[in-house]
Amino acid sequence: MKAVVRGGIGNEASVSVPGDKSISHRSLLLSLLASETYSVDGLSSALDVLATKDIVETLGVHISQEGSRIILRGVGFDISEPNDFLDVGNSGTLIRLISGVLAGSEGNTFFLKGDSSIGKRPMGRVIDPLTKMGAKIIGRGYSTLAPLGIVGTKLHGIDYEMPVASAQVKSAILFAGLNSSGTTTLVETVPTRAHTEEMLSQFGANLEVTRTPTANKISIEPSKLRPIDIKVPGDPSSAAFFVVLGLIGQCSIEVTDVYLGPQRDGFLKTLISMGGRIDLSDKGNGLGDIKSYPSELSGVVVGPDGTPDLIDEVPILGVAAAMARGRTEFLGVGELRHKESDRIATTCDMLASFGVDTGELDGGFYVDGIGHDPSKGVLESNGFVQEPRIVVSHYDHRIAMSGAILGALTQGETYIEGFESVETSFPTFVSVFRSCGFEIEVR
Ligand SMILES: O=C(O)C1=C[C@@H](OP(=O)(O)O)[C@@H](O)[C@H](O)C1
Ligand SMILES: C=C(OP(=O)(O)O)C(=O)O
Repeated sequence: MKAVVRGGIGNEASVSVPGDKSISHRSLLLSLLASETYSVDGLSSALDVLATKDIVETLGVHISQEGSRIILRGVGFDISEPNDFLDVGNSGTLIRLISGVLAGSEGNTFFLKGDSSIGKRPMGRVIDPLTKMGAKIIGRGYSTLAPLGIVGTKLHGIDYEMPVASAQVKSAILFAGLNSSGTTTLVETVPTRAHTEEMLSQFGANLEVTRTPTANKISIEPSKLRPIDIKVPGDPSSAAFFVVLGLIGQCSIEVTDVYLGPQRDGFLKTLISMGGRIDLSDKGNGLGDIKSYPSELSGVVVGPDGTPDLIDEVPILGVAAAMARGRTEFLGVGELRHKESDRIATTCDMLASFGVDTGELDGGFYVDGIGHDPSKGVLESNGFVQEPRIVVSHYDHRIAMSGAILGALTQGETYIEGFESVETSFPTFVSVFRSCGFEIEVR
């Protein structure tokens, strides 16, 4: 499927985005661990999250809908063995987190598969620590790649220092640790999003987090969970597209009710350091509204520290960098090579299809911005490649949406191939885009 975006002026808008994808996945997976009933309000309807919902239902969880809430009757590790492959679709978060849950399901065997992108993403990072806990997992490529086969067995706790900064790996180990004998302790020297620790604590798990300036130490023991009702806040990774549109376009944009907690706000800090005018109104509990205003941005160096806090937002930050004055360097973002596409290469390609000067660096890339002055019309001033520009998304949702945002501010038409990938994380993208006054047609 292809999207055709026509450059324009847009209008001021106040928009909302789907529920946070990371929190939505975890809200569903917790029903495999907890044995009581709880509700989840505002779950994302992204395809990745629907894959998680389908899988937990297949594994025995009963789910019903009540208005904007779903009610889950948890199975407390009493999982039904499925009679077919479990299909994770395009979701790295799902395949890695659920491996930690299923590894300890004694007597049951599971097969996990996904799409062609999942088949290329590294799975050794979860298989290795889970195997140290006693798990029996195999995969293609000497057990480094999906599809995966998991024979559920008794697990034991381990002490583990994370070799890679990954919330997905951390979460798989914590979920496994909840159902293992003894204590599981892991150390992360680079902090990553803490949704799993926070949600397990809220569910009453016996979990302790010790933070020092150099590392976070997290210990978990087998515990019975006491579910609470969950309200999913708006996804900052989806909000980022419209925050950037407000900064580089000609009209301010507000995104309401977004999760603003630590480890997810790196893109806001970066945009502010580039000179972006952004108002944050804190509504408490890590929730707030973000309003961005047309701004003259300057190039900065992003990373190498703190990159997990903005890792999913790098493609759209690349778009902001394309409009900024001077060079922006993204350093220490080598993890982007292991996402839905090699996002160092595909972000550079997406920008290059507009004529932006960009290139790869060791573990990163640079963007030479055009120095756009927002008081002048964007369309006239950006001097990008003449229409039609063709953006190849590689079926990577974040590349497709980043291309649409840059296309909105560029004279004439931009074609984005593989636009259906947007459903992976942001099924309402097209309607939100239109409500900001821009033209997009999906064929
Ligand atoms: O735990 C999560 O929900 C996620 C963690 C990140 O991946 P890594 O853990 O591989 O860095 C992020 O890129 C992904 O979109 C969601
Ligand atoms: C990397 C992402 O997700 P996942 O790892 O779950 O596929 C993403 O949403 O950008």
